[in-house]
Amino acid sequence: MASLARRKALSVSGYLHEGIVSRRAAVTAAAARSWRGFASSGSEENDVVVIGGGPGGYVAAIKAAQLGLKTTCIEKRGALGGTCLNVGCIPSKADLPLYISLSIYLYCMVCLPIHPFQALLHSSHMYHEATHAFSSHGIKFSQVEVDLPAMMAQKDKAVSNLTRGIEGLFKKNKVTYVKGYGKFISPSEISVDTPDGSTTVVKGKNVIIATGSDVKSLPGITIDEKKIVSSTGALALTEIPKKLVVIGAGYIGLEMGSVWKRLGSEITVVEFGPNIVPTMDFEIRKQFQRALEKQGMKFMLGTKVVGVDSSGDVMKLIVEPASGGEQSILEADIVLVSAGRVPYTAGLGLAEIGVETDKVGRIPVDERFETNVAGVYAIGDVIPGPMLAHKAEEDGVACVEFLAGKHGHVDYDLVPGVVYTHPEVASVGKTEDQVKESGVAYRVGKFPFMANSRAKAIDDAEGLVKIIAETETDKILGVHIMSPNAGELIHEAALALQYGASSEDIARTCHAHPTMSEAVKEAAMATYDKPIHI
Ligand SMILES: Cc1cc2nc3c(=O)[nH]c(=O)nc-3n(C[C@H](O)[C@H](O)[C@H](O)COP(=O)(O)OP(=O)(O)OC[C@H]3O[C@@H](n4cnc5c(N)ncnc54)[C@H](O)[C@@H]3O)c2cc1C
Ligand SMILES: NC(=O)c1ccc[n+]([C@@H]2O[C@H](COP(=O)([O-])OP(=O)(O)OC[C@H]3O[C@@H](n4cnc5c(N)ncnc54)[C@H](O)[C@@H]3O)[C@@H](O)[C@H]2O)c1
Repeated sequence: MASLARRKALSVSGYLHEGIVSRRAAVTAAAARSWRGFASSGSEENDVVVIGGGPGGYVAAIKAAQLGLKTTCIEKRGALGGTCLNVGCIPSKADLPLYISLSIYLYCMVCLPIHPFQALLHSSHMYHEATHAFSSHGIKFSQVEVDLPAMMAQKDKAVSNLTRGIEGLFKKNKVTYVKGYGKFISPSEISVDTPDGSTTVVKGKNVIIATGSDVKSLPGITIDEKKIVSSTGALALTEIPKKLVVIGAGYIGLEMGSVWKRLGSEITVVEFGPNIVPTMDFEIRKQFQRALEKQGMKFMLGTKVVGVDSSGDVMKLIVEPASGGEQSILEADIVLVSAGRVPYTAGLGLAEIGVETDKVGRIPVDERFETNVAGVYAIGDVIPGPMLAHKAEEDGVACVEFLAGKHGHVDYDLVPGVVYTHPEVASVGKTEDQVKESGVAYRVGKFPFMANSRAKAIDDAEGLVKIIAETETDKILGVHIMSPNAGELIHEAALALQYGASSEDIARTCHAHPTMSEAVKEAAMATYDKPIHI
């Protein structure tokens, strides 16, 4: 552990447990505010109505019910789980047979955060391993082939099992589930157009908007979900495209690009900016791009698509440098538009009840997630902050904790981000550029997986751990990991940052051998002193 003197210094300076200190302050502030009472009215009125059943909305609804609030959740999709579970995170990443065999508890605790995207990422990874990696482990097949309809069917089954799981949780927690399109008629009344054509009115003392986001369209490019697709169409292709052009080198472009690359497509990623994943630490990003290029992905950075001719069987994209210049043509069977997402509030009636939105359509909220209209709250992708499922869930829990007179807390600086490619890239806290910009003196410690015994044993040693810590106090400011399971490894770092740990704290914590986690320990040793194995 960090020396006692240093820990004392951190405590005194307020670094240690600063989250808890700020929580206490906020509790006091919250208590000072008047909050809306929940004495049972005996009428149909709910304490809480949630519009949208995605990770933000359904988690808020369950938590509200657990806190004793009468709760209704309205969802228009016909299935719970939102973008994430139906057309986002889960179908891209999960391995269905494993999940089906799990109990309902594990199923909800472990599997719900895995996305449709996860299904295809995992399935395509298994195929890629079988065709590229198994032989070096002494496992040979005479023939390996992709059965795309079976792969898609598995993904669809995973999604429907998981969405039904949330319905089960609603029943267990006594959340009323209303299927249909919700629209404000007043700040406390929502009219719902139900699937049978009727309209019903749901009343609530407090209403939470959790309507999520939608794909951002680009001028001159019309998404038809057949040839020019968003992530939704890219998750449901019926054939493996020969040439796939991806517009945008962010989370979706790289994850979906990886899926189809592994299944045999030729992938060109056109990115407007000078780098892939602009929010990533520059050093990790450089290595990540190299890893993807080694897998065969091509990148056209600093490039924009100015038009698409989709009249023929093969589409022609006109591209030119982002700053203007000579144009060239790219051919594609399928174009994936993944240049970001925008808040979704269409048809909600926000203007009618006076809820303000900013210039990109997000709903500004205060520290209790309340909009400018009293009693109307907003969480998840529809408000500012990272558009991530786990952030939406944290928003949902914190929002209803405030509503129940408790204190909620979300630290947006400590929301981990993971790109689920192979290798994965995960980070929490600040990038080196952000720390440099803040003017704080810092040290960097790194450790490559090439020097980690577990990674070498499984012959999957591409990547590194990078830790950034404040020079004066050794407090960890940011951790960035590229490795096969970086999305799991990052949580040791997330916890460390949450508790204001120093790099020495991690370095002096005994880590089991042989594990990939030892690379985190060695990077921490490299930050405050010296690593052993390099
Ligand atoms: C392809 C893809 C992959 C992703 N992968 C990941 C990942 O791996 N990890 C991660 O953290 N995040 C991932 N995300 C982001 C994640 O899906 C979102 O951040 C998350 O779903 C946001 O949750 P939410 O509850 O705010 O909104 P949503 O999940 O979008 O849910 C909003 C719900 O509200 C409903 N709704 C909207 N308007 C109304 C209305 N008027 N009446 C009734 N219902 C309405 C919608 O039908 C929807 O179901 C991914 C996104 C995509 C597109
Ligand atoms: N693993 C995950 O957690 C995960 C996976 C998928 C999606 N998501 C979430 O969904 C959101 C949307 O994903 P996304 O990949 O669409 O957005 P993104 O913001 O991650 O990336 C969009 C990329 O497109 C580029 N771009 C913007 N306009 C462009 C143009 N005209 N031409 C070329 N490039 C352009 C941007 O510079 C950026 O690099 C993400 O912000 C993320 O929060 C998360």
